[in-house]
Amino acid sequence: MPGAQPPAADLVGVTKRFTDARGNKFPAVDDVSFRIQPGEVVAFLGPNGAGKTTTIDMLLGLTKPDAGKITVFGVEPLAAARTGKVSVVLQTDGLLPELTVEATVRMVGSLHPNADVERAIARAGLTELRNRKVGACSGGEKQRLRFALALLPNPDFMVLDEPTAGMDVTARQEFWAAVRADAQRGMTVMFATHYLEEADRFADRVIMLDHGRILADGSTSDIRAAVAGRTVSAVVSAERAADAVAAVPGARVLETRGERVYFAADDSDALLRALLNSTDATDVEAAPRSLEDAFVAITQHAKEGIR
Ligand SMILES: Nc1ncnc2c1ncn2[C@@H]1O[C@H](COP(=O)(O)OP(=O)(O)OP(=O)(O)O)[C@@H](O)[C@H]1O
Repeated sequence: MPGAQPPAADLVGVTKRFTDARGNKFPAVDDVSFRIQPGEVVAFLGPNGAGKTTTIDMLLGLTKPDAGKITVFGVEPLAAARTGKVSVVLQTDGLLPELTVEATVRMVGSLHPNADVERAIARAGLTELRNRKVGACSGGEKQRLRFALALLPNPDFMVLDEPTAGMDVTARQEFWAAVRADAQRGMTVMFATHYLEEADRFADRVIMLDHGRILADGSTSDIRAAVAGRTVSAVVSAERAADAVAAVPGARVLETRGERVYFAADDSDALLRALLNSTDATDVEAAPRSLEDAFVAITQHAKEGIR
């Protein structure tokens, strides 16, 4: 469409390889493609080592992919970062403890030609804290300060790498309230997180990553629906569990914790019937799947696919 706005981020077949401790090359990011439209709030969800930070680094132009192509608002990532169209909140420190919150924002603001210091302070919810020394700020408050600094170039796209790691629930909620308010004004947001609950509450869309590959990409409700149903578990011997699984198409054992065996099944009712009628299983339970279960189920499927 002529005149249509380019995507905030467009990744096509992006691969980045590193060398591990044994000297073998491995793909930290493996043929990843996705597109983020302006105004979307996207959670990038995955366990340690999934490839989230590596992808973000490439999106910001800090490293280059070995294969594939990335554009940010239709231009090279580095060009987008240089013009302040994309901005980032990282976890790492680098704040000066002796400066006040306001002085910090003013100092960094002086580096950006069109920075609006007052607006960044207000947008990050720091008005009440402006005279506090950085050294006296809590982890959550410091992170809001980093958010204010990232707002100074007035970006259209904000990337946050595990911005709430180590924060308590209240700090996390305050942080997200500030980000959310900005997203509602049309800013595109992508954040990496380990927390499913955070992805569920604050994102419109979740991209699940593991071992450098995308496992799922959709709205949080889509992802739940993709693994809809219930998790079935029972106290049962491994042998009888195998019998029940063999009798129900699409059923399998997920894991065993102590005496309890956890099952996945396309038809959980059929599995419950098989367990109750044909085995000596006790304490049979069927619980609705949480997003956490969805993640476990999706990563499990992926592992089986690889094997
Ligand atoms: N510079 C590097 N050299 C070698 N290996 C690297 C390098 N950077 C990252 N890796 C490896 O690449 C993989 C992906 O790492 P990455 O930091 O992108 O994961 P992540 O999803 O951000 O994890 P976390 O949640 O722990 O931050 C990991 O196995 C990591 O050890």
